[in-house]
Amino acid sequence: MADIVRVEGLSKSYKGGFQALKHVDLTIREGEILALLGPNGAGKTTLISCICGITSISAGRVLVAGHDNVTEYRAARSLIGLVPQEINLEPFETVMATVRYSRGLFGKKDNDAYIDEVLRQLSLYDKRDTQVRALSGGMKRRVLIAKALSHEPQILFLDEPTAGVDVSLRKEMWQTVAELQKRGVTIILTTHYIEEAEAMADRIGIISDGQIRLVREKQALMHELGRKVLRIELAQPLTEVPAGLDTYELSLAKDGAELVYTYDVQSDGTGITRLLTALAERGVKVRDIRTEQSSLEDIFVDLVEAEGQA
Ligand SMILES: Nc1ncnc2c1ncn2[C@@H]1O[C@H](COP(=O)(O)OP(=O)(O)OP(=O)(O)O)[C@@H](O)[C@H]1O
Repeated sequence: MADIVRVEGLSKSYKGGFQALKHVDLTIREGEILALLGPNGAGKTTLISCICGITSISAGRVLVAGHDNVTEYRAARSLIGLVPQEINLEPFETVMATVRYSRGLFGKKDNDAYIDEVLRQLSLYDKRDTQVRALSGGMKRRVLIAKALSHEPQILFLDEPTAGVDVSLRKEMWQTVAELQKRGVTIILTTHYIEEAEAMADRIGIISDGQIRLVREKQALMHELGRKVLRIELAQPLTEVPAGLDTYELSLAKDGAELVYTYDVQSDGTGITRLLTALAERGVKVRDIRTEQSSLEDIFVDLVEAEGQA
C-alpha cells in the first residue's frame, strides 16, 4: 500500500507555550482505516487539525500525496475531507444546499450528480430536500460526512465520529465508514472508545501526551493484547507451582492461595480443561475459578503509563 500522508517531526505549541504535539512521525497508507486512539487531551484533534492545515504547525512538515500542506496548501487541502466533532449545520438549509455549499467553498464546479451519489452512499438521498433541522442526530452526522466528501477528497478525517452517540447509531456509523473505505477513501478517525478502534481500524495508533506511542496492525495488536487471565482459587495454599506443568504460564498469587494462568485468547485451545485435570491429578483442590480479560484498555493504560515513566 502506498503512503498517502507523511507526517514528519511534527510539533505544535499553542500560544502561551503549551506543547500539544511533540515530534510526531506518522505515515498513513492509501486505502486504510487508521484509528488514532488516546485519552482526552492527548493531542488527537490537534494532530488531525495540523494535518488538515487548519491549525498552524510549529515544527516539522506534513506531506499529502507529496504536497507540503503549508507551501502547497491548496493542493494538499483539496485531497482532504474533515468531519469535525461538533455538529455545526445551518438548520434551515436543505441537505442538498448544505452539501452543495461546501463543495463551492473548495472552488469546485457544481456537480449535483456527484453530490446525489454521495447522498445515496450515505442513505441520505431521500432527504436531499429536507431541512437539516428535521433530521435525526444520526442523519445530521451523515450530512457532516457528505459535506466533507463534497469536494471529492481521497482522504477523510473523522474527529470522534461517535462521541456521545448511542450504541445503534455508533454501529451505523461504523458501517458507513466501512462502505466509504470500500469505495476507495482513506480514513483516519480519532476516538477514545477502544471498541471503536477495534471494530473499524486496519491499524491503530496510540497517542498520549502529544506523542505517538505506537502504530500497529490491529490484528497484531489484538494478538499481543488478547490475553486472558484465569484465577484459580485454591482450597489449600501452595508454596510453589506444582511440578510438571511447564507448558502452562502459571504463577502464584495471594500468598499461594491463588494460581494464576495467563493464556492467549487467539490460540485454538485455551488448555483450561487439561490444566484443571492436571491439577486434580496432583491433588490440588480448586475452590473457585474466574477469568479476567486483559483488554485493549488495560494494555493501553499500561502502555501509556509505562511510556510516560520512560
Ligand atoms: N487552542 C488551544 N490553545 C491552547 N491549548 C490548546 C488549544 N487546543 C487544544 N489545546 C490543548 O492541547 C492539548 C491537546 O488537545 P486536543 O484537543 O488535541 O486533544 P484530544 O486528544 O483531541 O482530546 P479530546 O479527546 O478531549 O478531544 C490539550 O491539553 C488541550 O488543552
